[in-house]
Amino acid sequence: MLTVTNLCKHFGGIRAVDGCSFTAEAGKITALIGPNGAGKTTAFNCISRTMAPTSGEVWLDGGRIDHLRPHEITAKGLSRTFQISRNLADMTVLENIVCQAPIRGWRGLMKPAMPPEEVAKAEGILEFLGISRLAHEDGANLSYGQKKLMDFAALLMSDPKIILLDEPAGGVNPSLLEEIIGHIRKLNEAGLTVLIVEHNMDLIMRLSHRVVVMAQGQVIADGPPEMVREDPAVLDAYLGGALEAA
Ligand SMILES: Nc1ncnc2c1ncn2[C@@H]1O[C@H](COP(=O)(O)OP(=O)(O)OP(=O)(O)O)[C@@H](O)[C@H]1O
Repeated sequence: MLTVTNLCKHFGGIRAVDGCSFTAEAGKITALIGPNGAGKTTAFNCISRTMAPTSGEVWLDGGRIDHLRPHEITAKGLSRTFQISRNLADMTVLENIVCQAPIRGWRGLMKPAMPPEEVAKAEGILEFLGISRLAHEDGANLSYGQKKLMDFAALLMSDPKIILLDEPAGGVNPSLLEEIIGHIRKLNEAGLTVLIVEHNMDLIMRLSHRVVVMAQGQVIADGPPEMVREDPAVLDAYLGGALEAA
């Protein structure tokens, strides 16, 4: 479904992503892991085109998307979250979610701010996520974890085929973590393809069908979680990072 070929992103002399190739198979949960600074978020940014790659190709369902603009990529069925929530504090949760609905064509520019069909869709998503009670809460009043759930809801407004989740478990408490794992699993079972960047190994091992490991901008391992966990190159990359940090 999603194929990344020889992707590079250089910042001056820094090769943040350096010839990275991997695929996220349709209907599966693929994890992109690696030590801090490995290039995971930069790869996500290049795939979703919030950042232009230096070189390389990104294909979605057999069509090249690396030259498209972010909203065109969303329209093709790829949506993503960010490490830091991008909600607007002075709007309600419902408004935040409805405003993520894609604008289709120039007629879309003339539509009312809260079209009833989009409000109904947003309410359905909030119900699916078990957070209907937050619909009319101001974005400013949400806890960190509630913002994560709202981001999740907003992501689903564009009817994606594949979602890219950037550290969905980052900083959340154990009970919310279980909730998030449940949502990801349920969405995947409903047919959604998932690519996930995450440091929480418990989540990775429990959820992923396949794990792609990056270090220093390159893919150093790729396979089922139980295989990657034992890979000496992976252990070395993590241990190296730990030693550097010590
Ligand atoms: N805008 C930028 N300008 C310069 N260097 C950058 C920029 N963005 C990222 N980098 C560098 O690129 C490298 C990869 O960063 P990136 O954030 O993609 O790693 P990561 O694997 O997502 O790390 P983490 O797990 O800590 O989020 C790092 O050395 C980082 O400092």
